[in-house]
Amino acid sequence: MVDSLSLAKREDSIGNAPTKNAIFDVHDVHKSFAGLHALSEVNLKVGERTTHAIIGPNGAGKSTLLNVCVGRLAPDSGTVTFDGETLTGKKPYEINQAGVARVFQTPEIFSDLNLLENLLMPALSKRDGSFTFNAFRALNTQKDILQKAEHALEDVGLIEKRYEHAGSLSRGDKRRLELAMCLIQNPKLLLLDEPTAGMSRHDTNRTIDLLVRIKESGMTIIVIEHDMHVVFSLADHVSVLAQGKIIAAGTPSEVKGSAKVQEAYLGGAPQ
Ligand SMILES: Nc1ncnc2c1ncn2[C@@H]1O[C@H](COP(=O)(O)OP(=O)(O)OP(=O)(O)O)[C@@H](O)[C@H]1O
Repeated sequence: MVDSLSLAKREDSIGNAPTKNAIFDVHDVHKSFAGLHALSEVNLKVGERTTHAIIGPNGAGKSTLLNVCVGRLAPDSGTVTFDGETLTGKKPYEINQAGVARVFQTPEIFSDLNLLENLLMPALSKRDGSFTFNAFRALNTQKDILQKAEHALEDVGLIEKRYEHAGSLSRGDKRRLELAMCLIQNPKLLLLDEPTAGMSRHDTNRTIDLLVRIKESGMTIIVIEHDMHVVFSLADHVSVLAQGKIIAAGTPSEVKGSAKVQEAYLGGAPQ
């Protein structure tokens, strides 16, 4: 795992203390489904090179918020900006090209391909969202791309399995593979939807270790998570959603001690 490409310290961060400027800004976002207010007046600022957790009880609006952030859902009103660029109204692949990568709860991998081949898909992806299948160009860049793919697999601890079919991996390994598919794109912002859901404690701890290394590389991370052990291990800042509203925000300890948050988890309505 020496000097691997994807988890190498970001060049612009070497020698500098991490900055806390907001790089991701959700401003006054509303989203309804047939009269149900899934998101109301949601405001969120995420500091550059920080890890921001979004927690909340079932049905709070967490997935809706993530889908709005990655362009899968259009908000009824409000804006999402990243690194000075308005993401609202852009297609998911355009948001991806802006430097935002996401890992959803159900891994989106190519089950019939081996792990290296899975990594080649995002690596060969062109800037217009299509794929490079030009054989001559692929030959020229093949060595470099293969090296990057191997580094990304090394980063997530899957290098030994590089020739195995992705479909045969355990659930935890499939999610690590999807993470590698994100890392090979060298994103500036990583969005994770319950990265440890359904994992054993052992796999959860391995994933936490990996995410801590990704965080230390200087990447900005937004993570939706139910497991407070994961939140406490990773997050610098936590926002709590309940019934579509942010009801509390602060450090993990501040949020854990909030009476409002405890009430929301026990079924009380937000104020
Ligand atoms: N496509 C949709 N059509 C209608 N209602 C929806 C749709 N998507 C979400 N909802 C509703 O919006 C609310 C918020 O749902 P959402 O999935 O965002 O919550 P969540 O916090 O991610 O929940 P969970 O933790 O259970 O995944 C819920 O009441 C849900 O039923």
